[in-house]
Amino acid sequence: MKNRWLIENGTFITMDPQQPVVEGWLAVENDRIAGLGTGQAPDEERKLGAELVDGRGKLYLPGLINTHGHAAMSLLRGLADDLRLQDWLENHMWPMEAKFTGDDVYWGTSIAAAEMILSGTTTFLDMYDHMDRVAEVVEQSGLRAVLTRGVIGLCPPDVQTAKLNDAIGFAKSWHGQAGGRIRVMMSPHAPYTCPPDYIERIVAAARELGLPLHTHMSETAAEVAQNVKDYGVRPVEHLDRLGLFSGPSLVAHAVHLTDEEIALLAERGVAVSHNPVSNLKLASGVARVPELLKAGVTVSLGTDSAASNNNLDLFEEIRLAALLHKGVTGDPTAVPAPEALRMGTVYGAKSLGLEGETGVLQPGLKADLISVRTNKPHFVPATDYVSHLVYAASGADVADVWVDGKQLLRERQLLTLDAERIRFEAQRAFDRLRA
Ligand SMILES: N[C@@H](CCSC[C@H]1O[C@@H](n2cnc3c(=O)[nH]cnc32)[C@H](O)[C@@H]1O)C(=O)O
Ligand SMILES: [Zn+2]
Repeated sequence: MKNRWLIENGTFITMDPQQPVVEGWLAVENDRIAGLGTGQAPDEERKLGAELVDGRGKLYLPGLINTHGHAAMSLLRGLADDLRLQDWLENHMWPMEAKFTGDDVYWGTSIAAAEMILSGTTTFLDMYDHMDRVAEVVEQSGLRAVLTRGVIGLCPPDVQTAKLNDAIGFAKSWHGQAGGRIRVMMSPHAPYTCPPDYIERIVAAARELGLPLHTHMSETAAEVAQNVKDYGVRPVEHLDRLGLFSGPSLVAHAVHLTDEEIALLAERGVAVSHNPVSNLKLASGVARVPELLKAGVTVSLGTDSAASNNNLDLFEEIRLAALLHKGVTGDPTAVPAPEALRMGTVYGAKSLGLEGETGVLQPGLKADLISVRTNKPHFVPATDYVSHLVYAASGADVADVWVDGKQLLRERQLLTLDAERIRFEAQRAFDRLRA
C-alpha cells in the first residue's frame, strides 16, 4: 500500500526561492513530496485517498540539518564545563570515551536522537566510533544521517591501520543502508590528531570508495600555531597539500581563517559547518561567517556534541548564527534571518551532498519536514514567520516531524523511540562510566 497523506490549510516556509511561503496544501506519496500548492488541494489529490492532516495553526518547514556532532557524547553532557578545547578533550573527554562500549554509544546516540527529533532535526552528521551501533539507532529512529567513523591517529601504526580498516568496513556495510537514509563519509579527526601520512591514507581510501571527507579544522588559535610549528603551514594549506580538498569535503569549525584561506576554501568548494555555541563555550573564537558566505562558501550549522553545547537544539545555532556576527562585526545586516534559516536547512543539505534530496519543501524531494505550533505568545503577530523562526522560536515549539514521509513525532510524542527507556538506560550508562 502506498503511503499517502495530505496537509491542508498549512503555512509552508519552503526555502524554495521561487515560492518562499505557500498558504495551502502539501501532498506526500511514499517517501517524497508529491505536490505543493496554494489554497485548497485539487480534487485529484483528495481523491487519491490520502490521510488528511489539519495544518491550521502550524508552520511547516524543511527538517533542520545538523552538519557536525558526536551524538553519543550526550552521555558526557555537563561533565566538564568551562574549559579550553585541549584541556577539555585530553583530560576530560578522551579518558571517559576510552571506557565507552558499543552499548554506551548506542544509548548515548539514542538519547541524542530523541532530543534531535524533539527539536526538529531530521538529518544529522555524526563523527564517532562504534559506528555500527550509531547506524542501528538511525535505522530504529527513522532519522536521516551522514555517519563517519572519526579516527584519531595518535597511536602505533598497527592501531592506525585497524582504525582505518574499521572506517572502510563501516562504509562498505552501511553506505546507502536504512532505506537510503544513511550516507557515509571518511574522517581524519583533525590535523593535530592525525600525522600527515595517515591523513593521506584516509584521503586515498575516501577516493577509492567515492566518499566525501569530513574533519575538524582550525578550531582554535593554538591549533593553527601548532600546525605552523609542526608542518610550516596553517591547517588549510596543510590539508590542501594532503589532497583532502581535491574531492567533496566538509570541515567543522573553521574559526581561524585568513583571507587567503577563505579564498582557497571557496575555490576548492569546501563546505564549512559553523558551530557557534560550541565555539563560544570552549572560547575557541568566532568564525568569519559573513566573509565565508560572501566568498561563496557553503556554510551550514552544527551543534557539535552535547558535551560542548550543551543541547542539540539547532534552532539555537540558527538564532546565534544570526545574532553573533552582527555583534562582532558591528553590522546589523550580517547574516540576515532568511540566510540563517538557509544555513540550518538548504545549505545543510548541500554541505552533506544531499542537495536536491532534502532541505527544501518542493515536489520530488524527500518528505523531510517539521511543523511548529504558532498558537503561542511568541509567534504573535502573524507577520514575518521567518523572523519568528529565527529570532523567537526554539526546538520546544516543534510539534511534528517526518522523515522520508514517515512520522517520527506527533504532537511532541516520539513514535519510533521509547523515550523513557532511553532516558533510563542513558543514565545507567553514565553511572557505570563514572564509577
Ligand atoms: N575515539 C576515536 C575518535 C572518535 S572521533 C570523535 C572525537 O571528537 C572529539 N571531539 C568532540 N568535540 C570536539 C571538538 O570540538 N573538537 C575536536 N574534537 C572534538 C570527541 O571527544 C571524540 O574523541 C579514536 O580514538 O580514533
Ligand atoms: Zn566536533
